Amino acid sequence: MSKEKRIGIIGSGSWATALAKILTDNGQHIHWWIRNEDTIQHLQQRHHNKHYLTSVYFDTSLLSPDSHLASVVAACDQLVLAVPSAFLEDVLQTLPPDALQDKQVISAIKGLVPGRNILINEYLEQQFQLPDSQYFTITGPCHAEEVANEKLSYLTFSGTSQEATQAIADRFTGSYLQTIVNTDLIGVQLAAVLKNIYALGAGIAHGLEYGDNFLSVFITNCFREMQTFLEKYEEQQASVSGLPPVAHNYSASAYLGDLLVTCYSLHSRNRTFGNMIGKGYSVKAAQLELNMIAEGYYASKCMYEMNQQIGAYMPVAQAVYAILWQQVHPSEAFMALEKGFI
Ligand SMILES: NC(=O)C1=CN([C@@H]2O[C@H](COP(=O)(O)OP(=O)(O)OC[C@H]3O[C@@H](n4cnc5c(N)ncnc54)[C@H](O)[C@@H]3O)[C@@H](O)[C@H]2O)C=CC1
Ligand SMILES: O=C(CO)COP(=O)(O)O
Repeated sequence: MSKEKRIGIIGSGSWATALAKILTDNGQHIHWWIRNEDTIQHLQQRHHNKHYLTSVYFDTSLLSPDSHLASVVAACDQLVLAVPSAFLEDVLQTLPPDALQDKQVISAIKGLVPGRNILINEYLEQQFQLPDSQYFTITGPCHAEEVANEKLSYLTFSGTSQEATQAIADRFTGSYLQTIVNTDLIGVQLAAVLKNIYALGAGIAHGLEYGDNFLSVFITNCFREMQTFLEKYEEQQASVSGLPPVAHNYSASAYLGDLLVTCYSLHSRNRTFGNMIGKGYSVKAAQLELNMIAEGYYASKCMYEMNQQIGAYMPVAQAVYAILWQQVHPSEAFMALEKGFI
């Protein structure tokens, strides 16, 4: 029998903590990169993360927490990336270019790399020569808070090989956690980036006091916009590779399901952030109040810039970008949107 791969989690926010719970509930030992020594000390003494998902208690005999990233990376065969996209470069920059050689990297990040406007696998390939065959993703629909409460949830695992991806998913499958496996590595990542922008928009709509009737039309149009972008994106990729465009299963949970849960759930950071913007908070004030990361804020800028090359018609993403980054008033931007919905 082959030896079980040693797994590590990089990050200690809500999602990293939820993933650590899932793995340790399955009896798996994890190496865990946690930025702050005092968070580690608290975890060891009091058995929980003092900042995020504080109700989750760990069997600390299953944890090797460490604030030295290089030691965690060296100790593991599989690494789960669970830091917000905005901090990824900062966090990984201390590692030498060959640090990920022979590792499987599993990204739980729902974002593009800000400034570079590229997917996480593209960044890892550029910086660490990580081939896509060693890259996997975890997408939703799933909120950390419901994992903390052991509410039945589904995670989608994607990778270039169904078999290797299934082996990773199996580590996470448990009594309250079902897993779905596919080979749609690129589509699920882009869908996750877009749904954060749309959930932020749904929050803005709520803050502006639009009702449920509007919201359902808003989400329907976001779903269509997501497909428009992905189709254009695939056409462009196909024109470069000479291969036929990849088709995506938009009704899969990682697409429609994650869009729905993030737009509707009160757990959503993006929806909460947008709600504050709709109510008139400045971006700075909303960030301070949220005290967590709303990826849609960064994604709206990345996607706006990325779409300069793709050229997809994206009125909703464009409106969210204009509100957050160009100081367009939310009610003005939404009034313009109202007219174009089908
Ligand atoms: N929370 C959730 O339910 C889910 C989150 N995700 C994704 O997981 C990723 C991580 O998000 P969350 O855990 O929700 O974030 P969070 O807002 O809960 O945690 C933020 C994390 O960033 C760290 N941080 C803050 N400033 C930093 C800095 N300057 N450098 C490095 N780290 C810094 C904090 O210590 C903390 O660990 C995101 O891409 C998110 O989209 C995906 C699925 C579900
Ligand atoms: O990705 C998520 C749910 O699947 C989390 O969304 P938020 O970051 O908006 O909380």
